[in-house]
Amino acid sequence: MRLELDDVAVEIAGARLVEDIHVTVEQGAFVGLVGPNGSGKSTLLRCAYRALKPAAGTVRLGGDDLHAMKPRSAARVLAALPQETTAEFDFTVAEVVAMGRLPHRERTAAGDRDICARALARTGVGHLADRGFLALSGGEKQRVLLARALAQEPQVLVLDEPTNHLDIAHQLDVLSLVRDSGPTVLAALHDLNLAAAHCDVLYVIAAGRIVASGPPHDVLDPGLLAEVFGVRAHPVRHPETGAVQLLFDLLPSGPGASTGPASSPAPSPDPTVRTPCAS
Ligand SMILES: Nc1ncnc2c1ncn2[C@@H]1O[C@H](COP(=O)(O)OP(=O)(O)OP(=O)(O)O)[C@@H](O)[C@H]1O
Repeated sequence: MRLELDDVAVEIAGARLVEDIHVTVEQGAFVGLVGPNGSGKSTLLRCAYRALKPAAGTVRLGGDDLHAMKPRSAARVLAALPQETTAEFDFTVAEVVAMGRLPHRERTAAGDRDICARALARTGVGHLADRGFLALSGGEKQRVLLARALAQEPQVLVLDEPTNHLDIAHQLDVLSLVRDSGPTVLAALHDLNLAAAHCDVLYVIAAGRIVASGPPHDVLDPGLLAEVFGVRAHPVRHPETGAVQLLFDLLPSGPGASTGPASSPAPSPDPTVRTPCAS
């Protein structure tokens, strides 16, 4: 199923945090969103998973206006892994994952149990099923919440920094498992090498606006990385696979000249979308 943000803007308390957002995630594609701290990634994603209503523009899920859909209809096809989840009650891990089945109540409980067990196993947290969620480590919580999202059997998955808190093996594993599980994916990622390795298309956001998009190795050029992130990037080839990896050091000008919300100036000289995304 296709996800599309068409000319979206988001305002909170009168401040415009993101604007002019055109993002298309084709059915089955894995699309990454990268940008400096405070550039608007979570705000954009929250709008894409229905936690924030756009002040302008439309989010379309398979052609329907996501924000006009009934919550349960949307939750049957779209799941999200938010950056922060507050939990007031200490549910067990098994109960948290079972919440992913709530939008599909007409299925049998036995079917639900199998789906949840598979999701727990695929994310490597089956052994934690009877533990309380609140006492888990950051990485364990992250994988349980991914299990809950997978248990929802979504056609579209929106992930806000899914590798946050994860060790390197789990970072690689989680992105591969999301990719192999087949839904359309829109994910904010901080690690540019992971983003390049796993995404079909990348969007770069700075100061609340998309400033570049396209295939990862077209988008992540040293000039743009210097402008947007304030780093010098050195491309090197993996000695075995030949894949290009980037090594970074800080430019004297320092990080992110463009970290603020949409009302701050976008990076100069020209916030050009370098390679238009397929739509
Ligand atoms: N509820 C809010 N009220 C006011 N400002 C907000 C609110 N939520 C976010 N902002 C501001 O909007 C801007 C974008 O925030 P957002 O969380 O979307 O950035 P981000 O790119 O996800 O950052 P990070 O990489 O640090 O997670 C920031 O300047 C932030 O302080």
